[in-house]
Amino acid sequence: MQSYTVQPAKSVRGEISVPGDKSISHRSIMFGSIASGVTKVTGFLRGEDALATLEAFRAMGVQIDDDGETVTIQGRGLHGLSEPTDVIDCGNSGTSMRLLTGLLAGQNFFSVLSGDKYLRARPMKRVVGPLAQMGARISGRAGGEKAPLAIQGSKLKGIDYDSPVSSAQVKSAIMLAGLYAGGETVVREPHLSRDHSERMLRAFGAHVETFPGGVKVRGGAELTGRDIVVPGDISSAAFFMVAALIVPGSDLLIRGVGINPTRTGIIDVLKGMGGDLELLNQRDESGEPVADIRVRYSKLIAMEISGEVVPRAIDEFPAICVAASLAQGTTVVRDASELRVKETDRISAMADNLRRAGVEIVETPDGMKITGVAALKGCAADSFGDHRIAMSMMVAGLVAQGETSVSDTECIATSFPGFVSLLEGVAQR
Ligand SMILES: O=C(O)C1=C[C@@H](OP(=O)(O)O)[C@@H](O)[C@H](O)C1
Ligand SMILES: C=C(OP(=O)(O)O)C(=O)O
Repeated sequence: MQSYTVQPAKSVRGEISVPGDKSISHRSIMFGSIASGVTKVTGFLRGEDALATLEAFRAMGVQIDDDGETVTIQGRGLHGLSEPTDVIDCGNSGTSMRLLTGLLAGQNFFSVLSGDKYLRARPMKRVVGPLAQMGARISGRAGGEKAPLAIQGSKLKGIDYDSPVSSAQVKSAIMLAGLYAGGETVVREPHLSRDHSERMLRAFGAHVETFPGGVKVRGGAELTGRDIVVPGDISSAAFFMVAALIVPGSDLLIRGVGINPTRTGIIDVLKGMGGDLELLNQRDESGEPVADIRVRYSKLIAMEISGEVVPRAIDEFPAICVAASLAQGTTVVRDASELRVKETDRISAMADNLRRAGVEIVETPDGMKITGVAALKGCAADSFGDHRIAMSMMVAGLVAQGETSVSDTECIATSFPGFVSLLEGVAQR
């Protein structure tokens, strides 16, 4: 297993861009594959998760070519996928597995989805349950709660589903099944989760209508292939935002980051903590807002993080925990029990690691209380096989006294290939 040792930095400076958005990359392959005509994607994230989705559609007969610049998908139309002859391996990717479950439920063939040990431990009933209400025939371990999932495609009918969780994966899985279902499919959620499926499906010509509290999809509409420019992933940029905020003397420009309002919880939180973040050169690319983000070192103060901002910052909590560890006062996180069912339990993983770095942390069922310290201690941190934990602890290492080793860092490649060299490139020593 690969580990990495981070040395403290004097400052974080320079101009960078981060790889393409993971959520948008997954969706570009899925929607391009079931559209008619060609879809060309630039800025595609060549991380393991999005590549698992790409390979899944190749296994269902879709021609997808990547010349290193552009990914070109020869769409096969709504009913043009063919039965995969082997188990589809979703690797570590919850997005691949949950969205594919929805999409495959309405096909006229059989398929099986599996993944690595982390993904096979994650909850799947949240999609299997509502899909069964639509008439889907899906079985899995623990009564359909755990992968592998076996999906016998069948005729679906629209439902009106009130989701107990604010989850874009649940919402998107039901919307994708809704494309194949008779009538209308409605999904409601407590707070708005990322809306990339809504935006992109509409751009492909699907009948998608959003309303306060939910989204409605009409089945049967043919999608049409189109060109997609994937913006930089704000979830990847988050590690650099936090790095620049906590290392004294830092000034960093991150170019071309997606700032869809359903994803900018991290900016709201860091600004709420007193962070100096500026959005420059705001523009629109393929129906998604984009900006350059300038971040300068700031003295941070604790805050309470709860409610509607939580789903808008869900993947950024490990990085937020690092910022909170250096903020003055006690940061309280609530309404974030979803963190316990990610690649690992991110509440306990960050509490464990930051305690090793000398921070006082109290875990609660749906969050944590983090009391900031003047300086972190270098320590032996554990990624627990989770990319976001690994990257967060490497960022923490930039301000620790002494060196910080992070175990099992291969997992970073799931979402952010090139992270280590990008971080080392801006860390001044
Ligand atoms: O739809 C998506 O692309 C994603 C949704 C989120 O998961 P949940 O829907 O489980 O919150 C997020 O954590 C994941 O990284 C990507
Ligand atoms: C939770 C994540 O992804 P997924 O659910 O797709 O595995 C993530 O990238 O932080």
